[in-house]
Amino acid sequence: MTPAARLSAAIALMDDILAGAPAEKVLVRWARQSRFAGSRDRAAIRDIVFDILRRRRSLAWIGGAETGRAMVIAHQRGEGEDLDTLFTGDGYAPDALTDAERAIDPDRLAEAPLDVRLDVPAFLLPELRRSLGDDLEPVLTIMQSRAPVDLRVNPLRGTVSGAKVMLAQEGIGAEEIAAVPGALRVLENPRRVAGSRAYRSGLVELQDASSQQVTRFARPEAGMTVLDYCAGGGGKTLALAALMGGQGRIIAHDGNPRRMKDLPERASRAGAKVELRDTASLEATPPRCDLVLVDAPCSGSGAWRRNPDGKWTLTAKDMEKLLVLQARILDAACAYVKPGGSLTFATCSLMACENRDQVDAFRARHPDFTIEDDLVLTPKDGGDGFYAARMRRG
Ligand SMILES: C[S@@+](CC[C@H](N)C(=O)[O-])C[C@H]1O[C@@H](n2cnc3c(N)ncnc32)[C@H](O)[C@@H]1O
Repeated sequence: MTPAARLSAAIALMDDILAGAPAEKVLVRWARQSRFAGSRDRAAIRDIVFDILRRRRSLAWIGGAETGRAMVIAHQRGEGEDLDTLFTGDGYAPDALTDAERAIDPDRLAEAPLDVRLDVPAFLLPELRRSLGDDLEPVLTIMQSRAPVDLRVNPLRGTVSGAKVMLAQEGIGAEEIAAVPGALRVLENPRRVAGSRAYRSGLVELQDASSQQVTRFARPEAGMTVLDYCAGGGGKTLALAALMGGQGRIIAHDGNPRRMKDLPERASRAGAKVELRDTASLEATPPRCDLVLVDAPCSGSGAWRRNPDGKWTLTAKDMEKLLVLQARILDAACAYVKPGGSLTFATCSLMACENRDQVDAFRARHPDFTIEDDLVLTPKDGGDGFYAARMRRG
């Protein structure tokens, strides 16, 4: 595909997404229907669509309309492209620019309100301001760009230096992240990771550096009985297993057990032993755990760079429901912490209402838990935004 034909595709895809279709579904369907598109075309179009979604409000403001065409023009203008050579109307290229479109100027954004300039839903701005304080603008500005691709080296399968060598043999350049032992940031060819030998053999997992920090923060140790209460796909379950050196008992649970369907295969690739339990089985024979991790469902605001669609689909009603659900999950999960054991509550949220406020309210309901430490990570630290609080049961 020519660069201009890619823009035509991005315009059509953005129109579908703006009409309410989930971005991931729209992209997958388009790839299936567009046999003429090679993997580079698909990747380039995906990048344009996701770049635009991260900046949906500011690009609509610059472009003067919330349409695929206006937003693609605004995006390409910001990239410094010569638009008249791309918008020609020839072949598969988008129609030629009108005079008004030619006059689109990224400097228009200076007149926009703060929530538009920072690309956040207006209803969340007060809570984000309360939570981030002076970091509001720097953090949300970082959120307008792509996230890095990070890996976790699995010590059950090899070493960091061995992983770097194996990745480099397939042209994947990666460097260690100083603040997070065992974490690598991919600097070259991130799209090759999923098909690489290092990944397929379980030596590396795709996992954001902040997620890795949260798992370490929970302080798992060899020989412990550990419950990952909201295990989902098991990213943190496997990280816990690795930090325990494969020694101890790891139980993975999720309110929606289907979320864990790939976990047995992932665990066997990683050389980890994980016991899967649904809620009924957990309640019937409750484990007494040294450590319970609650990686709670949340707004996902700390991971908006990876999932920009989530930023625009979240509603005030969703937020209310999430706060109730997080409290309910904490109340249920804490029953499995044995006296002297620890409970780590984590979210990939930037908002205090889902984080410290949630923990304070939990402690008011459960005075036998005390806060040992908490951790606040924002994209200024390099990875996703995350919060974690480690509590001890008296
Ligand atoms: C943030 S995700 C977990 C991500 C996962 N820990 C990882 O590292 O890949 C939150 C998970 O909580 C689960 N969940 C939702 N309601 C729940 C409940 N009442 N009890 C336990 N898990 C629940 C969701 O199905 C989802 O998989």
